[in-house]
Amino acid sequence: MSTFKRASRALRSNFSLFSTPRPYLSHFASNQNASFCSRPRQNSKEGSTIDLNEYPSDNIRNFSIIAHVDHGKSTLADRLLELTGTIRKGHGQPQYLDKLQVERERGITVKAQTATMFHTHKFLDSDKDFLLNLIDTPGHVDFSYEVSRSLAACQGALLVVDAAQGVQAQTVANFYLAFESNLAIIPVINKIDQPTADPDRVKAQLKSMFDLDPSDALLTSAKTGQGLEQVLPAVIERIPPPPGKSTSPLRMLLLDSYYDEYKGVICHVAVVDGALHKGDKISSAATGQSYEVSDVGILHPELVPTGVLLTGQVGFMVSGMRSTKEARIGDTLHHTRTVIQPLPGFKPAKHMVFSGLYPADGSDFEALNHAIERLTCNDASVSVTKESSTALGLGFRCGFLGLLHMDVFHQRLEQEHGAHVISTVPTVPYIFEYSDGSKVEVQNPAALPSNPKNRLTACWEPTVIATIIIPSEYVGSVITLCAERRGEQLEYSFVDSQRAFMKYRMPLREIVVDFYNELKSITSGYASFDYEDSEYQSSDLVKLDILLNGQPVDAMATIVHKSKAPRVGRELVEKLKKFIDRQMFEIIIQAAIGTKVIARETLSAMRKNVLAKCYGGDITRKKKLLEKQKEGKKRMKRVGSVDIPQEAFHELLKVS
Ligand SMILES: Nc1nc2c(ncn2[C@@H]2O[C@H](COP(=O)(O)OP(=O)(O)OP(=O)(O)O)[C@@H](O)[C@H]2O)c(=O)[nH]1
Repeated sequence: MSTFKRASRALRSNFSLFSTPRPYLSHFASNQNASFCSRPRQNSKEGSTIDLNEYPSDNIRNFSIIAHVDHGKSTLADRLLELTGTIRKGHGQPQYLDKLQVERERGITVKAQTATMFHTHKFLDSDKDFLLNLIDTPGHVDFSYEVSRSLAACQGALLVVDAAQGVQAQTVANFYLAFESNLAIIPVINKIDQPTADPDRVKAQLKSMFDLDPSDALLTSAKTGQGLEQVLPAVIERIPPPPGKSTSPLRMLLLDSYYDEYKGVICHVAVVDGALHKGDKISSAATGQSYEVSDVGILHPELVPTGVLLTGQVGFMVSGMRSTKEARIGDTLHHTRTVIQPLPGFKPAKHMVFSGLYPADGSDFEALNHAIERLTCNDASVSVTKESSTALGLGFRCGFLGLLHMDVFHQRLEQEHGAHVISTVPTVPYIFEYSDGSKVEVQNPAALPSNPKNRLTACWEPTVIATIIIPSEYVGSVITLCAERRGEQLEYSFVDSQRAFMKYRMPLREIVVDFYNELKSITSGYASFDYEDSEYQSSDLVKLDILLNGQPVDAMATIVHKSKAPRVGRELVEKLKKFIDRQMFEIIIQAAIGTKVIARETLSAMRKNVLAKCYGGDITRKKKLLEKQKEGKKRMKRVGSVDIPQEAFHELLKVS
């Protein structure tokens, strides 16, 4: 039996996902002839007319939408917002909740977004008004931290699965996140309008992999609107209301925070017990700091002040916090002078990849510092420490949740703050032990101390448990790829007759550099992949230096497995040869382990003469070309006497 089936069965023996009758449905279930009917309220509620006292906990449902990348979460969220009149139909902005420019350009969700909706659900002849909090979550593995945070504020989840692609790796990961959080799970088979949709096959997968009852699955098309009318009734009927006590002292969970130019720090909170009013004095359980609440309200989906948030409600709060550093994600906030038991909170975000960020132009260090400070106000999952490099000058070492997260952070620095940065080869946190018994965690290969008297005696590298789902015909090539990447197979089973499921333990370093792209390319894009972090394993690691005319370039140093060093060294010097322009003198590019050179290339001398093709005497054209060359030079980094263009640093990121 596969691990996920075993885990599923074990967990199910403790509690049931869909055991009926569900207690919160007792008032519906008591009448077998009850007819259910849901309809949107005529209009979205305006701030002035919202009275949250109309929504006791029984009339609140908090749910997330979770799925594999691109299975249609954000599109489904759009349709639900339209259906409830929260946003106008045909608002002309698809994936409404994906607000960041980078989310829109890449078509991915990076930040979980909450939206409060109002919906009337008809039972027999009486209408009941419900307040529904929907949290749209990211699908990509790097942002699964956002998913687990969102689930903490929910009692249920819509597990969206593409009707053609079926269950994929992040479907499995997200299912377990929701299942282990004891949430009611509603399977939604989406994209049934596609010609290749096969909902029956997906139902069978949901049954065999997660033991979900096929008759519980909703069939929808978020594109055409087919089947969407069943979604909100299912949310109301199958997801329990929040369990908190309105009579208990206030306890609220801090879910997220960001900085707004005009309002200051805005916190997203879930009120677990009690109520929060504007003007209340609150304290943080983590820091003991006290604040006065100056504004409170719901996300509808814009900020709508309501003056109060009651038990079970999710919304925002402004309280005079000066920086987002004061707003600790997962903290419990309570009324000052009440004694409470803090909520469990979340595990802190784990940084999987580290990279150096340097200003493209050394004189822009302060500007980059400012840009990073501003951006980390809205993305607290990045760690930042100052560092300096002989090659690149002053810069920062940043920790990210993964490579996509790192890429998104760069893009946001450029787009939102106009910063031009050079990033160094991403590395993972290794542990080294020295002959004197001391152990150090190394996040920057250049910082690996090399004291001949104090030899390295042991090294460890972080590993992950990778889940891969692929069509069966690609099994052979995927096994070869995982073996090349030093993977150890832990499980091999089948999702159904056409698709295989594999679990591998792999060194984190092997997957952060281009693994997913390669996996996609050898499986014609059909592979899906997810990972969770695992323990450290002992490993044979070496530091690989890059030398230009005999001088080591600290920003290009990397740590690799000994068996891979010759190939990686060769690839690095070949790449550099391609990307460094010829200069007035010969440049020798070398890769070395300690004093032993393992790869070498020579770039012969020649100055790039930008005026070479500029015959005749047009001085303005000549000036223009020289100006352009000067601009280009600004984006170069000088190491000793060698100019290295930014692209050379970028290209090195791709060598595995
Ligand atoms: N044919 C069809 N396409 C759909 C449907 N729902 C979503 N799509 C398309 O699928 C693509 C991905 O949709 P999104 O809503 O961005 O998916 P997502 O799961 O939110 O993606 P991430 O946030 O990146 O994880 C978009 O091009 C949508 O237009 C559907 O029901 N039918």
